[in-house]
Amino acid sequence: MQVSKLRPLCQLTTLNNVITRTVTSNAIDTQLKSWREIPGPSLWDVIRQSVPASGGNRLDFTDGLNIGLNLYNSYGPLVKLDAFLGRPVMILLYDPECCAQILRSENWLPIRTGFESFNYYRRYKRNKNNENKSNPNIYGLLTDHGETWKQFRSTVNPVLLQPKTIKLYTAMIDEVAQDMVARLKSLRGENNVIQSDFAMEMNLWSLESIALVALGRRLRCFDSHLSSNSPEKKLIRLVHDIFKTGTDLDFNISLWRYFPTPAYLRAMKLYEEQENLARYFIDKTIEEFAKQGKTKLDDEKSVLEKLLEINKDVAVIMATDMLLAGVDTTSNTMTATLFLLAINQEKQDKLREEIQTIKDPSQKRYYLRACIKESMRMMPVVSGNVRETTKEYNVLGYTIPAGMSVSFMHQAMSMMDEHYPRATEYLPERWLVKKEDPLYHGNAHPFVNQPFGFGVRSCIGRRIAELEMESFLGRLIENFKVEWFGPPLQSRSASLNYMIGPYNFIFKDA
Ligand code: HEM
Repeated sequence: MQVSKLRPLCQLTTLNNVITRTVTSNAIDTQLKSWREIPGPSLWDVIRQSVPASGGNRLDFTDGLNIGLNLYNSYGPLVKLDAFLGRPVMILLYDPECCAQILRSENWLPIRTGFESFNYYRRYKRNKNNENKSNPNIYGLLTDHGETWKQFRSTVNPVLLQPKTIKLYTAMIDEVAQDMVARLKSLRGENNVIQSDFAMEMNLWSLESIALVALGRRLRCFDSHLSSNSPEKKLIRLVHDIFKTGTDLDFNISLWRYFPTPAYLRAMKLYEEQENLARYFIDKTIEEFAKQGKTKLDDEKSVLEKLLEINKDVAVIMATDMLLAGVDTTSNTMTATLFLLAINQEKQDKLREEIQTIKDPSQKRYYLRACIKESMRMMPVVSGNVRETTKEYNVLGYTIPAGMSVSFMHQAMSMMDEHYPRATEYLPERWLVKKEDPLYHGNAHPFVNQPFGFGVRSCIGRRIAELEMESFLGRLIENFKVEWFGPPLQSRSASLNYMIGPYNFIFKDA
């Protein structure tokens, strides 16, 4: 495959970049090809193959992994996808060393594209209806770039990445996990299958968990007596609607970039309502803090208390970002992990054995962690990281100019045997075995698998997500023997990899 032939060129660039980081020398430029010549399907190919009437093998553009692997097999480690209806040209990269080169070089003020409609709301709409007189120059982590992003990130990093602060949530997050297990028990029918919408149930668990951190309170998502007009129910509905509308606008073909479509108008309203509700809940929590009237030591302060000490606008914007980024990510990862454990019963038994030996969720359970890591390798919720280049690169013989969207194809690379032996097998052991073992995960290039992203822009919710998922998976496997029937779980790729039904889980008592 082209990878091995072209890698030396990429490495040559790495050496050059020690000095300039971009390729400017004419001698090298004359040998390089333009990015326009990068191989890839033409727009016509894409349209033709996505239309059923065209006959032949229809490509399913929602099947991210297969499409990613097919493109690699057809065109090699560097692929160009043409621009289409407001979506820019996208360069797909499958060579881990070249991924490392760009990601490391872009690690000063990295630009990550995406969340376009949300970005538009925060930049151009939010300030027009700014009844709360909030600081209009705070845009948050998901949508901002440059110096203002850096300032916000450095302000919130010490709060959200501090292990001591996150540890404070261990018991509360575990309580949510136990409540969810009790709920699932009550939702089982005679055949031990969950009778309600499983995806929605998983979202309720993840929303209840992240709300604890973002809003400082239980939302009572599991409470069937909660009135449908209550602010809690409204927020639950909003988070759900935002995912749907936001994905339609940002990922699917939509004309909102040219004129205000009904979906665009709906999305702007949803974003505004979500921010107002986050502010409402945070105000209620502030009132409760005031009633308690306790002075706490720094070590005892929650994430929200620490963010409020910075200022309320930072707390509100960070809360809305957490509610957006922290629901579908953890819920889909949990669904994928449960599926992989259900079809690999011997791994599930081994995990249960560990959980029965180490009951305390605050203790390290290595096999449990490995089960989640292995599921994020095979069925990650984010299939690849993205950067918009801020400089010119020489990659595998082509120049990639500044301002180009490059997608690092982590999921596709992670499913190749050349990086992870027996890549299609669910083997949590690969994360635990010693160096001498051929399965040892450290034999793979570190930029093959990056489920939480890279560098200063990597996931700020990682520690919270890990705590939530470890706690919930532990309680699930302690209580249930999870089985699966019928065809494998399907996923649909959009802004995230969504696990889609039917969810053929059987939850027997363990
Ligand atoms: C399984 C769970 C999760 C996965 C796999 C995940 C993955 C990611 C990835 C890949 C990125 C982009 C990193 C990059 O561009 O280098 C990201 C960014 C982000 N994530 Fe997560 N995430 C998860 C859960 C969460 C949770 C629970 C929160 C809530 C606190 C969260 C908040 C964020 C935020 C705010 C960003 C933007 C950071 C920035 O640009 O500075 N994520 N996440």
